[in-house]
Amino acid sequence: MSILRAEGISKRFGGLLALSDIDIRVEEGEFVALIGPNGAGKSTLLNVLTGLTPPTAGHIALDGRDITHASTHARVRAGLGRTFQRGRLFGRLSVIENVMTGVANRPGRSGRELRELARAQLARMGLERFAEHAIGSLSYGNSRMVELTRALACEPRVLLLDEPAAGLNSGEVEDLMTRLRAISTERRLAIVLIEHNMGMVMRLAQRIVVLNFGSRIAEGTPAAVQADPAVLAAYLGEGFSHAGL
Ligand SMILES: Nc1ncnc2c1ncn2[C@@H]1O[C@H](COP(=O)(O)OP(=O)(O)OP(=O)(O)O)[C@@H](O)[C@H]1O
Repeated sequence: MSILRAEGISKRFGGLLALSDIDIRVEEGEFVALIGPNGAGKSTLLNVLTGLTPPTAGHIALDGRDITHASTHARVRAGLGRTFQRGRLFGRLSVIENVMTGVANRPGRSGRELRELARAQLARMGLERFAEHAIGSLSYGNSRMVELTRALACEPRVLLLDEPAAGLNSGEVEDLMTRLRAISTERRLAIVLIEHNMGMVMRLAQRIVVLNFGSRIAEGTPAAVQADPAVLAAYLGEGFSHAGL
């Protein structure tokens, strides 16, 4: 049984069909990338999966349980974590306090326990030295890593990442890739990655799902997707060299 399964997902914004009858499934511990040209519907699909945007049609199941109408908080508690395209850390809180807001999704813990758990999460990501720092004092790359740490602090079973490499330098991208690989293996965590950095996608993903104008136009291994004429045509439409496929 797939850990995450969405079937027949459609989303209409007024006259625009942003998603059209999308099926997607993710297995436990699997690394799936969701790619497609700008405006293809990737973020909308993530928003539907996490409950930020209600679908016009379709069903979503997490570990066999229907979550189509569950609140975003209920989905987080059920094991669905995410990061956002533009980071959403609490600017007035310290690094550790931000991570504590993730740990706090686990009920029945004292403030002290939450702090210890958050510190352990930061240590796991090599960020412990920043624990008491203000969010605003971090480099952009480190603040994105804190956002990832906070998402992991919820102990998700499926992690949805919206362009985690955007704005990172090449060293930071390498570091992020190493960590994501380790996290997915160690925790048997399923990851769905939206990313425009095709080098990263091709190196990390076991399976790639390609959207274009709200429809799924291809799905398969990185090698199969790279050679798929429909994928090449979709990217050629917006500039082949930009896509980097
Ligand atoms: N809240 C909204 N209201 C109206 N239209 C929207 C809304 N959110 C997204 N759209 C439209 O839906 C389509 C899909 O957008 P979406 O952001 O999901 O694409 P994307 O594949 O994530 O693009 P990008 O790679 O540029 O982030 C676009 O045409 C977009 O303008």
